[in-house]
Amino acid sequence: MNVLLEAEDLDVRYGDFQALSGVGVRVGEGGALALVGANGAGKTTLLRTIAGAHRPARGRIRFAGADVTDSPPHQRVRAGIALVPEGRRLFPSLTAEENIRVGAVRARPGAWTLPRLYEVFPLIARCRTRRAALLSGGEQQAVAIARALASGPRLLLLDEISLGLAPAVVDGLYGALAELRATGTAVILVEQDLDRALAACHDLVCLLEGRVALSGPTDRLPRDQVIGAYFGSVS
Ligand SMILES: Nc1ncnc2c1ncn2[C@@H]1O[C@H](COP(=O)(O)OP(=O)(O)OP(=O)(O)O)[C@@H](O)[C@H]1O
Repeated sequence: MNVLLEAEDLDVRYGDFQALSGVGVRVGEGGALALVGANGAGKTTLLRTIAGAHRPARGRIRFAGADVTDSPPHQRVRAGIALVPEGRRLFPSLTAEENIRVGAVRARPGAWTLPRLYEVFPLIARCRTRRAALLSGGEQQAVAIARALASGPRLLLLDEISLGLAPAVVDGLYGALAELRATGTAVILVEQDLDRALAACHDLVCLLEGRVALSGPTDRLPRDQVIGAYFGSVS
């Protein structure tokens, strides 16, 4: 499998505080990487660094064969990296459809069209003319994912999409993700539910206090070992 994203040896700081130390991740074209770890481990920081919102103090990020370490976020969207941020961050006064159109502003050729998005997310089709502020949590999350897809990403970064949603709604979102994966889009998924993360992804990286505590293919990592790395206990 061709390497799509390779982040090497990343250090990221917030002032004097070092949130990531020597972190590396790799995702192949069409691959799926679960990024897990306790609260504050650095998962969101890593996703935001890949998306270009934070500049690493050290390390390199290569995407689709190019060094994007110094590229601003909008250029990374153009290159095919899209972030679905924690908390969704929709424009509350815009409709569902208008929010999705915002994501299409820097669309790459072959980006997902509205009809295709409505086919994969029928729940958005039903609420597309409603303002985002009036949507349920599950509808808002689907709109946030659809907005990212409207840019035509080759790599989708998903930050805790299950947070605060009913299990049945989360099942629906994961079903849509499986369809997305079938189209060849790679994903990095931050997910608190370890079993969901392991089931949805081939590879896993576990962060502990800003460092990679464990990484490898999900089918070769015993669950106990992942839990040990998650909590920093020796397994
Ligand atoms: N803007 C910021 N300024 C200072 N410190 C920050 C900032 N954002 C995050 N941090 C710190 O960096 C560390 C990593 O935070 P991050 O949000 O990346 O972790 P996380 O693994 O995504 O956690 P969670 O699961 O709670 O979202 C934490 O100690 C956090 O307090």
